[in-house]
Amino acid sequence: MSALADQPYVKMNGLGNEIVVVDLRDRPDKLTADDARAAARPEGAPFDQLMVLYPARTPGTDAFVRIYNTDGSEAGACGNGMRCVADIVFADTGKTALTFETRAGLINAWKGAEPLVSTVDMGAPKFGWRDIPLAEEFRDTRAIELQIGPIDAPILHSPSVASMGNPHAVFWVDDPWAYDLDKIGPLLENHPIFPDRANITLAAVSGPDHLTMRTWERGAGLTKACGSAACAAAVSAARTGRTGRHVRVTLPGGDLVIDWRERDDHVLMTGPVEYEREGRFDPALFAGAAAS
Ligand SMILES: N[C@H](CCC[C@H](N)C(=O)O)C(=O)O
Repeated sequence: MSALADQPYVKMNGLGNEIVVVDLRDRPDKLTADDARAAARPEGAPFDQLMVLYPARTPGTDAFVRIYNTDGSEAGACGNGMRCVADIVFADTGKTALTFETRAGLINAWKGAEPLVSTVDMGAPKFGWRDIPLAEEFRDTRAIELQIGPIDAPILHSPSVASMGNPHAVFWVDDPWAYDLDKIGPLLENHPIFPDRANITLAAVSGPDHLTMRTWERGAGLTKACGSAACAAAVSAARTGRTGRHVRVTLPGGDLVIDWRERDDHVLMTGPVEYEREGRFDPALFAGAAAS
């Protein structure tokens, strides 16, 4: 029987990034990739990311969190989803600061000054080619040799690449809306230079401390917002001299504020969350999943 059968869930969003949260903190069950794919079906609870809360594994942490994309793959990081999960745990513990454990490490979150706003510490970015990872050595990941389109007139080229716990490529453009990201995105996501695939962002510098961007997410496709991509774009903008270390990032779903802290290199992301509805997964959804 699937861990999700008849399991309650909360449907939320972070800037329109569709997040479903399932709380298994007091259950022994474990979710499979098949469960996640079944849950993403239209008759389930469609999401961009499914966030699953498990009991804490490490002393001093509040929960262990696993993050699934719609194709059942797991993401090391999801900034918008972490704010949603944090808001739920703020409400049930009364705490204003939390530490979560994810596959990419520990993530701290703080309640913001306004209701339904919070800050997540996404940790330090990684820029080494092995960390991202890339399939071959690049000494300078501020702009790597990668292009699509005709050799002498590429449509997109020379992205900055970074890991925020998940792999990101950021292409600098004048207008992120001027491209068919739904067509280009899958090609770049699966490009052989990215052995673990990658989240693909088109970003424009809109002001000295302002970026505008759109993202094709690995394993999930076009989304209204991708928090970790906003962090990747912000650190890439700062390290290429395009902006300072504190920026506002406008995504299709709204704005995030990103701070790349000098003191410890950590990236802090501040933004809103919204509750949409509560529901319960229909056991019939998982009949096929359990059999496969
Ligand atoms: N929506 C997310 C990230 C999803 C990550 C994902 N698509 C992957 O790396 O596999 C965010 O707010 O950070």
